[in-house]
Amino acid sequence: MQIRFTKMQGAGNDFVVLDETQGRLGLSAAQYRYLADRHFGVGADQILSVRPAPAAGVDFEYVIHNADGGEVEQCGNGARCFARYVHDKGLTDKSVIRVQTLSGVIAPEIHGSGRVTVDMGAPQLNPALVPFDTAGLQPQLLGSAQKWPLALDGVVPPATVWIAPVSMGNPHAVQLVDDVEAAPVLAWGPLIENHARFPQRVNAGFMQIVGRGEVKLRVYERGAGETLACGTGACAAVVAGIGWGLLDGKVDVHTHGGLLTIEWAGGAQDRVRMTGPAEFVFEGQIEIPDTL
Ligand SMILES: N[C@@H](CCC[C@H](N)C(=O)O)C(=O)O
Repeated sequence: MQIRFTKMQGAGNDFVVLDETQGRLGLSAAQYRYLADRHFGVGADQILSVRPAPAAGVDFEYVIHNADGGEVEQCGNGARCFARYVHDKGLTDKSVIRVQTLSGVIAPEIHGSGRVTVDMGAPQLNPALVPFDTAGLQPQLLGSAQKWPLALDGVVPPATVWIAPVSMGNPHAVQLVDDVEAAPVLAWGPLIENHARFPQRVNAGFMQIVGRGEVKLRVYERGAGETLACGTGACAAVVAGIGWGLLDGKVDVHTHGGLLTIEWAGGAQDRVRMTGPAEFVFEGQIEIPDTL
């Protein structure tokens, strides 16, 4: 099957964007994996499919597949690229776009500068709803929020990390580190991602506090490995840091791929706002094996 695609990136988190507004392509998990493959396909952390509004009150549906082919609930950097895509391709003339995702409605707003702010909704801090299994665990209190011990099997010497489980529609485990560049992201990331206490797997965030309005962050993403930036990971990290009393309500998050700014007023119902770049890279056409 021949398909046309657009390659985009937001703070270096890269995407293949597919226009399904005129009909579904009907790709299999293996075909999504093929597109994401950096050697045989186009190469991407996630595949974003743009679909027509499924109901009144929203403008589009936005479907996300990780590089491993699995469909997931949310993608923050992708949401900004999605918004630029539908705007710049003339699929809408709105600058605030309401988008249905698997985890609810989000609302990206495109600025004249090309940067995009996304209302990402309220975070979910109830561990059971992240979901994170706390059975038999004793949390510690830091500021007004808990942190939970997570024993990492197979690490020598044995390691326990202290995490905040946070859902931004998708699950995150945020931990504090002294030096993000020295943090064992590639060694511990897969162990946290696949930990038995996270039944839906998890995105593993490693956050270094620089000041009350500035952090450095690396994220080992579920289904994609370490990426240059993770938008929902940045939201989750700032929510955790504010809960722990370490951060103020507006925080610059430095990632390997660029800067994201996250705002949260700190209440359970308060919505998280994320601002960052969204860029076109190239357009193309690819033959995907039908047999996959
Ligand atoms: N890169 C994303 C997150 C994509 C989904 C994530 N890997 C998951 O499995 O939940 C972002 O910018 O938020």
